[in-house]
Amino acid sequence: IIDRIAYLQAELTKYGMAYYVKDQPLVDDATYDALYRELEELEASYPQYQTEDSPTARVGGIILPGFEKAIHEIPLYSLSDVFTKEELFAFDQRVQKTLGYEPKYVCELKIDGLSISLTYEAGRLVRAATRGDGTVGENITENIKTVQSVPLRLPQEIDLEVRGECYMPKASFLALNQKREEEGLETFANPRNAAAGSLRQLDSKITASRNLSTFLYTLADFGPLQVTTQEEALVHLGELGFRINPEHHVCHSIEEVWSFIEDFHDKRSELPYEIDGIVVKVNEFAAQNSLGFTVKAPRWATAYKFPP
Ligand SMILES: COc1nc2nc(N)nc(N)c2nc1C
Repeated sequence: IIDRIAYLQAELTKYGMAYYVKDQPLVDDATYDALYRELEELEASYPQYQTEDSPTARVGGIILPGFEKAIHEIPLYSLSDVFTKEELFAFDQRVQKTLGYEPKYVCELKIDGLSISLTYEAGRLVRAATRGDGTVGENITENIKTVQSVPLRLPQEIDLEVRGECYMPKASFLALNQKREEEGLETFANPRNAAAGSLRQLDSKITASRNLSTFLYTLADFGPLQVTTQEEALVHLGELGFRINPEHHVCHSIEEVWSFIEDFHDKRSELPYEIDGIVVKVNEFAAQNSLGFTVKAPRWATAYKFPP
């Protein structure tokens, strides 16, 4: 029995990863559902074999009295904003002035969701927290465990802290608001508010029903990983099983950054999620270190914001 339970837990985790993280299903829904029901029945009959990172743990069920505070050992900083091409080029001039050369930049989409920080110990998710004021957030671990694209266990037993965005896809947002209207409930103004409302639920079953997803983009504490650029960090995050937004691009000049921005200005209405800008980062971590931070934001990154 335990072999069958362990086999089902591993298989369903693999199928879940393929479906929710890589967006490439390995089996059809009927096959997945049948195996999932078998595992549910076996774990119900043999609860001693239920594990906290079993695929059946994603349904939630904890109702918290409130959220504990979560202290960020490594503070979550915010980004400076630029709104015009001129401001973007001025950002590049400041960077070049400090570095003495034109660095490579990496461009990433700025997802309109909620910042989250995920902490893993020996490869297991031990804490998920909201950004809060950057130093103190809310512990939302039980809710984040119901977000299917968040790995409960990493392929390596390492300590790691990663950061990214939790968001609600446009399609889920429209379906949720339609349902709420039918139920005479107040609708959400936009997917970002819907995601925030869904993550701040004290009943994790409600969070589990909201079809939230994630894109991770920052290795806060690298642990044993050897990475020297942001581009490598994104690739590594993907290899560790995190969902990475595919629209990241290394640019060799600020002109190339600008054409990436123009490109997405038009494309963004076709994306299945909302973005409010493009984040531009100096790619090399060594260069990031020599640029450092202002009081609250990195000097080596900026967010080009699209007009609302
Ligand atoms: C380096 O710091 C950051 N990087 C980011 N990258 C992306 N793609 N989106 C963000 N919202 C973001 N926010 C911050 C503070």
